[in-house]
Amino acid sequence: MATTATRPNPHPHILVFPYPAQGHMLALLNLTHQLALRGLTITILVTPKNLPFLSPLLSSHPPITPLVFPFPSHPLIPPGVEHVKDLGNSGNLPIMVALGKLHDPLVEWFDSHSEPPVAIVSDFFIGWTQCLATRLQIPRLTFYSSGAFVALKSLSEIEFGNLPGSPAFKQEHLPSFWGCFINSFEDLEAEYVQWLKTHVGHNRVFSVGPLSLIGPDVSDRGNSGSVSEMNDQVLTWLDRCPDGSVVYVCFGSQKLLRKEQMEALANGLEKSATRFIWVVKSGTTQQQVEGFGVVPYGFEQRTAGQGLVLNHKAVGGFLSHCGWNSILEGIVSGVMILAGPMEADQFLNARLLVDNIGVGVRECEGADSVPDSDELGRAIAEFMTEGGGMKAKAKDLKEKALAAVSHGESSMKDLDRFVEELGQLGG
Ligand SMILES: O=c1ccn([C@@H]2O[C@H](COP(=O)(O)OP(=O)(O)O[C@H]3O[C@H](CO)[C@@H](O)[C@H](O)[C@H]3O)[C@@H](O)[C@H]2O)c(=O)[nH]1
Repeated sequence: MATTATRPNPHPHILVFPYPAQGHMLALLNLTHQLALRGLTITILVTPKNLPFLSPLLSSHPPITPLVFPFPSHPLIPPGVEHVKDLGNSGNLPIMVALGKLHDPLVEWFDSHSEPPVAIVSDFFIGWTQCLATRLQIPRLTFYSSGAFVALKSLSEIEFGNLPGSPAFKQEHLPSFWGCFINSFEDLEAEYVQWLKTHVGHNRVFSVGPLSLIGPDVSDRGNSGSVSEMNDQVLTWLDRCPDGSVVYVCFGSQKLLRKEQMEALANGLEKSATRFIWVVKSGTTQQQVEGFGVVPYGFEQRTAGQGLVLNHKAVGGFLSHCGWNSILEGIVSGVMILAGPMEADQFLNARLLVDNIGVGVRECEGADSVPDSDELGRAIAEFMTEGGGMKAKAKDLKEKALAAVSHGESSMKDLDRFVEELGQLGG
């Protein structure tokens, strides 16, 4: 009897849909680069203001097709704003809702395409693409710009905020949950990844990080033609500092610290008598204190290597809000982390680093907490002079992170495994 087996397709077409926030988008673009290297045909959906973020990817892979839809209007989003960085984290909900209006234009686009995508890879903040994929009868892969912990939580219940009545479902009650990517690596979260696979009932959980190491644009100081004057100044200053003597301070791309928090932090840094680099989001009070002082948020962005400063041998510690990208960048630089989680997944991330792995200490926590500057000063000074155990663990974890993305190792294997599974879909 003749069988009609689907022939594996070596270049399956996928639609990638990133969420427009710093901590989400860059990681998914790095993943897209890896998928393009493995021969997938890729369409990537953005709105006009976010198109420039694709430049490094598109110049590395001219066959990738950008699909540009106008940003749908929303009463809480000023015209011309299409990215969370321009609104702060209160902008997340309106942006998610606005993007939901792309559902119908996307269905039309799929219907009119001669060879439409056979799968959608979309950020976990764009939950409605699960419904879209179900309607189109293709799989959707969720991209978690965070670790397995967060994926576990969000898979336990999935909300569709922009559908009438904002329904929430248990993952196992949803059709066509096919798989997910997490920006993590085996040695960091092996047990949680295993748990996740057991929870979803299959192996299509792909740990493909740290994605900051495997993007299209890994420039270093050797090709720093476009490095801004600010970067040059910072790096020149770092070159003059003793090894491991500088603490790098950054609270991510979304959170604006309040005036009292800024003051407590500035005083604490001053009292610690430790050299520091403090990245602040513009719009906040900038205080120049001892050390190199403050630099505007985004000063690193013009250099593709996001860990440029963290990787400098003068930097020994990282005072961080524990956003997932920040801690991964800290890990791959082998620095110890002084944890100040404020919101979202940051408490879980801090627990992983401090309690499970032992590469950090907890300093303060909570979105509104104002640290005591004397205590903070003492904590920073002690943390930076910490020798032995924690430092060695941080170096060890760095080696494991670098190994995960080496040829044939765990994250690379998971990328290959995904492409193989996708090829089986045909189309
Ligand atoms: O001057 C700077 C300073 C930092 N960065 C980069 O900005 C990113 C910040 O990302 P992250 O550390 O994840 O923080 P948030 O921007 O706050 O990220 C949001 O998204 C993350 C991923 O889902 C969550 O883990 C966080 O809790 C959430 O706040 C990192 O890649 C930094 O290298 C720059 O590009 N320029």
